[in-house]
Amino acid sequence: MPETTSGALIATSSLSAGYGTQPVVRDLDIEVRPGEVVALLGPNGAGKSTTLRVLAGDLAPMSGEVRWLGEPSRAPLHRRAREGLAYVGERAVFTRLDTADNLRVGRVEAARALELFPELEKRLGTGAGMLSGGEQQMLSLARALCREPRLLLADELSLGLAPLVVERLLRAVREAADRGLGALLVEQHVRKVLDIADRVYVLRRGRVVMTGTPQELRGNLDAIESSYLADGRS
Ligand SMILES: Nc1ncnc2c1ncn2[C@@H]1O[C@H](COP(=O)(O)OP(=O)(O)OP(=O)(O)O)[C@@H](O)[C@H]1O
Repeated sequence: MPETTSGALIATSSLSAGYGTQPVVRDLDIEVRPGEVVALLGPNGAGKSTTLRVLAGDLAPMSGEVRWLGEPSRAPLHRRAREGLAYVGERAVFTRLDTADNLRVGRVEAARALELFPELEKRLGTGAGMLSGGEQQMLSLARALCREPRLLLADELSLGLAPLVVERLLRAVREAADRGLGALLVEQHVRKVLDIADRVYVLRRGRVVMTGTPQELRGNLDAIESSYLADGRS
């Protein structure tokens, strides 16, 4: 598998990005290596989704560089997707198709998806729009993981879901990482994601303000969580 000299699947150096002329993220140096789960935390408006979009190739950098599989890259999302990047946004399912057809369209065998999430078996014939939020996210994650990507970028997988479902989704990501996947997760469930993450970046007002392992950051958990209540832009 091609990787950067540092072993990263994806890495940024001095990356700035945003909309119009103003960067909303600045001077980002972040990376994700095979086999690791990395959490990207921070308050609303801190620039987490923007960061994922640039890494995915969905938004061009304003300055700095994204290295994907060892090479500087400006490839768009569809090309990175062909090369093993999976990007899961909020409720990424086709609501008018049933669960089985969502898998078919994603070119995923139902049997493989059911190995990952047996909960979906009784829902194969159900329209994805009728699934619970948790089932929809199991479906999106199954579509992403069953294609065996090298890198998963997931934006708020667990938004609005019950704690047990959140744990279920995060455990599936952890198990895939134990088999070699690199994952970057934007998560509001700070404590739950720290239970499965290898490393963490905390963004505030578009910059990385804290980084380390979950063990290193545990002492700052209250500060991280209370920063979520503050306006990240002000
Ligand atoms: N398409 C867009 N056009 C213009 N500004 C945008 C766009 N998307 C996001 N922004 C702005 O960029 C800033 C960062 O937003 P972003 O969504 O990256 O933050 P976030 O940390 O993911 O926050 P949230 O948790 O609220 O999604 C915000 O000020 C937001 O209003």
